[in-house]
Amino acid sequence: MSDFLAAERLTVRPVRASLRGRAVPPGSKSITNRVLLLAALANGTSRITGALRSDDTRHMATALRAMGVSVEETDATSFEISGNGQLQAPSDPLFLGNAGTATRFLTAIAASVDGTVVVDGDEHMRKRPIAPLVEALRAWGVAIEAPSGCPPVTIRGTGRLPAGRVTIDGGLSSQYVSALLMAAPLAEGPVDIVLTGDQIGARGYVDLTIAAMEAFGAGAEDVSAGHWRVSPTGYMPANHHVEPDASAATYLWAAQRLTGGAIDIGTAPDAFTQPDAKAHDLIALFPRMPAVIDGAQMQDAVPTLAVLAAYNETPVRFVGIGNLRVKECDRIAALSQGLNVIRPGLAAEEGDELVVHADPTLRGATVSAEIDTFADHRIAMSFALTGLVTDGITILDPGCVAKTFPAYWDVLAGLGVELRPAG
Ligand SMILES: O=C(O)C1=C[C@@H](OP(=O)(O)O)[C@@H](O)[C@H](O)C1
Ligand SMILES: C=C(OP(=O)(O)O)C(=O)O
Repeated sequence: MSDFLAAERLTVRPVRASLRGRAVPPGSKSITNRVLLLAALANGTSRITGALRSDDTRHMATALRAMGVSVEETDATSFEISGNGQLQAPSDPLFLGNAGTATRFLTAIAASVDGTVVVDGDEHMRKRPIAPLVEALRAWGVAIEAPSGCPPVTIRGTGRLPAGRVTIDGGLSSQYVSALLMAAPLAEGPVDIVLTGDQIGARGYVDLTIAAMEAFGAGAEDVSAGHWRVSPTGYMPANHHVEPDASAATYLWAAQRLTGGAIDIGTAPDAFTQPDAKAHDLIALFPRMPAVIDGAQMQDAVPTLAVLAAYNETPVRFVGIGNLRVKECDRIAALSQGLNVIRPGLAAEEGDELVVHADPTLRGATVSAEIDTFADHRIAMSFALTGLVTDGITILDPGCVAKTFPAYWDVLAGLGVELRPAG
């Protein structure tokens, strides 16, 4: 582990010159955890390249191994996965840390296992709601319990998923919808998946799910808005290259813009298929970002945008971000708290919206701010940006970036950023 990940705190020193150079984000977390799972459900061997290796993908890989799948790490960004088309019941609960993708996706897939599967996570995951997915699976005929409405979830599968119609409320998390879609090709007949409300977190993640299903020989037909029909095809093995992580890219785009530099991330903004790539155009508007930003379709980029907004010429109100309260931490509260530690009055929570009162005089100022990251990688990575232009910013628990971007601090250091670890 690098000194940066092991440190208790990390002070980010202001840059003396604009950040310039090449810095490539790791593979996409969302795509890696989808294709690892779908490869594991296929009968045969699949090879994944360009993959993310981080806490979240380690939890997925470990869980798949516990269910009888061979998952080999053939190099730093590649996996070779061999399965026989049927997951086995694990002997112990699956521990998935705070990986939302792994937890939600495996909860639905566990219904295809013949035997009992317990899906569990760390103390943060045990506060993240999963009841809508549990209720949808129960209505689909699955014996499933999650007494607290959050993990742990116990699934008593029979190895059979019936054909039918499943309704799901995706307002709190699109991952519930993705989870059901990925389970549906394993059913005994066609499955209709229908949204109960018109709301869905970021619809772009459902598109990523369907693209991953297609890459492994399945698919989902769009019957109408919020209604998909999935045929019982199962999955085929495939070789798949994972594109870089768009959420990780937002920190590099923002660092470039904030310091007036030029960072080559190796992928054009419009070449990403992930929803957070939409944040690029907003970041490019800095320091004249708009007065209102709707974060609903780029939720994981909101911490990046909110921190950047602190240096904007005019205030920015973030709307459509209600479900940030049930991410790795309550991100609306964490962003407001961190910004107010930097300068009192810099941000305010208004219901489920966040107002960032821009203060361009922060650039070049000296403050004394210890940022509580609440074990949330995105809070750590976004607040690190403030340290590039404001003196006196210290990030607590910098190791939490290992959830999705373990090399984050090394990447910043590689661009010439001075980081001082302590503790
Ligand atoms: O499907 C995915 O890969 C993801 C969906 C989003 O979560 P929600 O659907 O819970 O909003 C996003 O925040 C998460 O990081 C990854
Ligand atoms: C919300 C996130 O992750 P997940 O839901 O996959 O844990 C994230 O990576 O910002």
